[in-house]
Amino acid sequence: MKAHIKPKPTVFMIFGGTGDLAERKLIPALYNLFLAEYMPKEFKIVGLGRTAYQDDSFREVLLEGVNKHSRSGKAEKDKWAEFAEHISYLKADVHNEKDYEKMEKIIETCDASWSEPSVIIHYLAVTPQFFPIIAKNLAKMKLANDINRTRIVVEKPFGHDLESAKELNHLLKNIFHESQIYRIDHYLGKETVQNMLAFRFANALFEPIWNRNYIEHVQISVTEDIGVEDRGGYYNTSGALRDMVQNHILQVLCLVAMEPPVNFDAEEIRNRKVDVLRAMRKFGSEEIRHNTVRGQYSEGWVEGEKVVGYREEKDVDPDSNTETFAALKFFIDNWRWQNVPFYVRTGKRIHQKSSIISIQFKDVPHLIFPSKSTESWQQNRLIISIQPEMSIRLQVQAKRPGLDMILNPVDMVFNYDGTYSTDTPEAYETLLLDAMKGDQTLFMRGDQVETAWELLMPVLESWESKKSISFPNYSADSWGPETAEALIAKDGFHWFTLPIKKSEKEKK
Ligand SMILES: NC(=O)C1=CN([C@@H]2O[C@H](COP(=O)(O)OP(=O)(O)OC[C@H]3O[C@@H](n4cnc5c(N)ncnc54)[C@H](OP(=O)(O)O)[C@@H]3O)[C@@H](O)[C@H]2O)C=CC1
Ligand SMILES: O=C1O[C@H](COP(=O)(O)O)[C@@H](O)[C@H](O)[C@H]1O
Repeated sequence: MKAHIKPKPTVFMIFGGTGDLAERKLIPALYNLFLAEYMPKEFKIVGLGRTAYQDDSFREVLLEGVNKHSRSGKAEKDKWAEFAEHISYLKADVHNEKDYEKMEKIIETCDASWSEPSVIIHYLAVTPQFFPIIAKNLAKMKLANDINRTRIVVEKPFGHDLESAKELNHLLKNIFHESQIYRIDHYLGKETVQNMLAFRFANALFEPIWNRNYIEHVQISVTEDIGVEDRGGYYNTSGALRDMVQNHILQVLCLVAMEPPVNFDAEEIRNRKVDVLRAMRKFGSEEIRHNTVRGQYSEGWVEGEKVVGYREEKDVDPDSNTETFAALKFFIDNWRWQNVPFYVRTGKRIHQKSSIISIQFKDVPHLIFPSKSTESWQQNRLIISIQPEMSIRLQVQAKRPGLDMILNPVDMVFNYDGTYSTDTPEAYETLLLDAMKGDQTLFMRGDQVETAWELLMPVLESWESKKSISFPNYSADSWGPETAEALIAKDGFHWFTLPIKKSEKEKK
């Protein structure tokens, strides 16, 4: 994130180097950083796993992954060959101490021939059950103790609940200093999410009105058109609240609601974010009843094709009560946000893939125009579209051209596509580069994770204790359960959606 820091020579140890995340996200991201000349001159990527690969066969598999998943398209032969020289494979079991000795040897070899001692990044791209054993073995084999050189990147989910998140934090903090721990939330690496900081704190225009005096309500809506795909086993133990709200949505909410930081240091920004989480109103049983909604999708039709309901998905329990949709109304009890509702929703198999922040301003105090000229009246609204469209729109009222004084809402639009000709980096590119540079701004700190869990635990516990809910309660390709509409409609609002552009419809 910080342009002035250059990464030092780096060794990436990717635990789970043969897995889906490495193939689809991590290696394509590192390759794109290499193409854009952001990788240091001296670097090594070591993939670890139990599968029997040689360096060459491993590189072949990764090349296929890059060809399929990289935003830069198929790899150029020469460039890939140059990049692939930096990759090797280590057949290793996370439980086997001898395999950590081999890692140590690899690092020693790099250090012996490189211009300066390397930064070592242990990337845990394995299922969470292995996080503790890897951390313990790294410590035992003295691969964790150099605070200036060694970093650990921990994938999501970070805990299953408050207790397990605390346990994991406790274990990691006994081995690593907080400055070595990088808890990934890939939403924070998204270009449009990072832009929230620039938008709010590099423009004089918005900050004076960014408060309860001018803002009526805020919406954060992250909807997906896909189902659980091949992740039914994981998802069934998780659900929408754990999978999306506890991390991505609350992190985005913090960026919308935080106080202005005094500088751009990671600690300062993370302090301001955790202040928001601490100020969020706790859920009691009344709030859970009135301010939360859950849903689960049934079968339906998507683009002319029949899709199964959640309970029929692969690896999902046919009686599952796991929610695939969640909507909540939050309040932040501080001076800036008192009584401003923050509505959030997320769900799978929703009609449209779209991540939007919508900030609705209060109405004008006195309307001078006759009601027949203001039939399509819309209070000012700021819409930050994270994806698929990347844009910021300010909706204002304007006079429609003509001889009558008829007003209608129009959009002042900043659209990434029309403004910049450069490609946007993938979230993992930004985050991996930051991990190399040692910049933790876009990573979650231990206390943030715990405070977010603390906030949601009463909801999770209540939902898990009340099994009698009648699921499924929304059909695939709808906008979620009707109760989610009611949650916001009873306050006089409705969920905001951007119209799907024709080109996006065609892509589908
Ligand atoms: N896939 C995705 O899109 C996303 C994944 N994540 C997170 O990333 C992590 C990894 O996910 P994903 O890649 O999908 O998982 P996969 O199941 O595809 O990969 C798991 C990896 O763990 C390795 N592994 C399993 N057991 C051992 C062992 N005993 N010793 C050494 N290696 C072992 C496997 O290698 P082998 O079989 O060769 O031993 C494989 O490389 C999870 O925490 C997940 O939640 C987060 C966001 C998105
Ligand atoms: O972390 C996760 O995020 C994805 C959505 O990410 P996006 O970048 O495509 O918006 C979600 O599908 C997945 O269930 C969740 O684990």
